Parts: sequence; C-alpha cells; structure tokens
Amino acid sequence: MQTTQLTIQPQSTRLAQYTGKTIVVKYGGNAMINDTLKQAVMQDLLALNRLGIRLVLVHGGGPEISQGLKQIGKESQFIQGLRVTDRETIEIVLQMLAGKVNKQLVALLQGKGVGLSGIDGAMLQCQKCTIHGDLGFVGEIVKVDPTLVKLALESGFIPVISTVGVSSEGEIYNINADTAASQIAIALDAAKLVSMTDIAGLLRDQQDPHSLITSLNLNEVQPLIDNGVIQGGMIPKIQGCVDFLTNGGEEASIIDGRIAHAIFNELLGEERCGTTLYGANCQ
Ligand SMILES: Nc1ncnc2c1ncn2[C@@H]1O[C@H](COP(=O)(O)OP(=O)(O)O)[C@@H](O)[C@H]1O
Ligand SMILES: CC(=O)N[C@@H](CCC(=O)OP(=O)(O)O)C(=O)O
Repeated sequence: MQTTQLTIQPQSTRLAQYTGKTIVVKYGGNAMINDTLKQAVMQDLLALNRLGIRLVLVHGGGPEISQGLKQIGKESQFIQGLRVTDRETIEIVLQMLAGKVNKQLVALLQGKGVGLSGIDGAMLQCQKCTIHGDLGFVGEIVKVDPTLVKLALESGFIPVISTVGVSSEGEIYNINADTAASQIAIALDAAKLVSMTDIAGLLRDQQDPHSLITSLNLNEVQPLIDNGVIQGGMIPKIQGCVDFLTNGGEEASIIDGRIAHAIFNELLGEERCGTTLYGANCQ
C-alpha cells in the first residue's frame, strides 16, 4: 500500500502547543465509513505522533456490534444512547470491540499502535450502571488505572483502547466509548479531548447541517438535552466533554470524522470545524 507522509513544521503552527502533551482522540464506529478513510485517520495520528504529541486512541464500534448481533438474530435497544447489554450481547461486544475493531486499527498504525482493552491492567474498573435502570452488562467506570497507557506513551506508542471494562469480581462490562474516552482523558490529565463522529458536530436541528453550534458553554448543555436537541449517541458524547471540562480539561471538540484530515485540521486550527466546548479557565 502506498502511504503519504505529512510534513508539517510544528514550530510554525498551533500544533506546537501540543508537543509533549496528551490528546485523547475518540474514533466513533459510525465515522469508520471505509478502509480508505480509516487509513487516512491513522496516517494523521502517525504524523501527529512524529511531531511529539502523545496520542491516545479510544475507539467505538457500535455498527460492528450491531452487525454481529444481527448475524445471531438480535436487535439492540438503546436507552439514552446506551446499548442494553445482555449476556449474549456482551460476548459480541467483546469480540467486536476488543477483537476485530481494535486489531484492525492497530494494524494500520505501522507498528506504532499498541492495542489495549479496558480489562488489561484493570484500566477501566467498573460496576453495573444503574442510572437509567437495568441495562444489563453496561458498566459505570469507578476508577481508571492509566498505568499501561502511560507505559505505552513513554515508549512512543499510540495506545489503541477498546472500551470494555472489568469489575472487582472479574465481570466484563460494556462501556460507551465516549464516556470511557472522557474518563481516560481525565485520568491522563490530557490537554484536549476530540471525538470524531459521523456528523458535522452538534446541530440545533439534526436535519439542517447549517445549524452547527460551533461553541457552547457548559451551562447550555443540560437545557439542550432537556428540550430534545441533543439525543441518542450525542448524549454520552456531550456529557463526556462536560465531565472532562469540569475535571480540569480545557478544550473538548466534536468533529466530523467522515472528512479526511479532520483531526489534523482541528489541531492545526486552520479549517477548524465542528463543535468546541471550553473549560472554566479557558474562555
Ligand atoms: N443535536 C444533535 N446534533 C448532531 N447529532 C445528533 C444530535 N442529537 C443526536 N445526534 C445523533 O448523534 C449521532 C452521533 O452519535 P453516535 O451515533 O453514537 O456516533 P459515534 O459512533 O460517532 O459515537 C449523530 O449521527 C446523530 O444521529
Ligand atoms: C454501553 C454502550 O452503548 N456501549 C457501546 C460501545 C461501543 C461504542 O460506544 O461505539 P460508538 O462510539 O461507535 O458508538 C455499544 O455497545 O455500542
């Protein structure tokens, strides 16, 4: 396969501020539209890694899970953007997230990726999530142990994390990837959280791409959830941004992962698009 190497001088760009800093990138399953785009995203991450930015990739895989479930004749139900996860479903979640999706992404990182699940090193320690009733094996993170992630970063690798977690009893749980990315970003004291999804950003009207909300304050979020503007998978995404920013983070963005080099443009600050939320110290 032919690959292109991006050559960008860090000192001449906004990128310089991120050198030596940690950025957590959440790559949503819905944005992994095709192999060419996935390759382009991984090329961007490799280029950013070469510039000395400590990147952590947390991935989703919702569509792959749904596809796997379909093959065994199962449909999923989502409550507040979370998949109701019975025993059969957690098996598929494990196969798809910690197996197929994780390894496919690691394979594209040309030896620079190291695949980890939240179970490894008990990175994502969970208990059963009960805030929206009984969702089965959906986990609520009680603690993040970033030891393995830090080891990988210190050695120059890009940790690629699938969001299954483990309880103190050894039970495996399914965790929404945006929620996990946010908690990992907090534990790593990351400089920025970026969520790459399949839409232009947060829209006032999902049917109208011109209704993009380019930035918003934390106190504007809850009313948008209450009046139904923010729905489904966008709820844990925005909530993850809010949690990051109320726990010391400075900047969280939701960008259109369907556009090639969206992550590069976001960090370069040229052609930025999407929605950005800022922490208390940052506006
Ligand atoms: N106000 C909103 N603006 C944009 N997207 C929204 C909004 N409310 C709900 N959504 C939905 O959230 C989806 C993104 O979340 P999700 O499907 O979980 O993606 P991902 O796989 O990237 O995590 C969008 O495709 C859209 O259908
Ligand atoms: C509890 C829960 O909903 N877990 C998610 C985990 C994967 C995920 O979040 O993937 P995306 O980022 O592609 O949506 C799920 O089962 O779909």
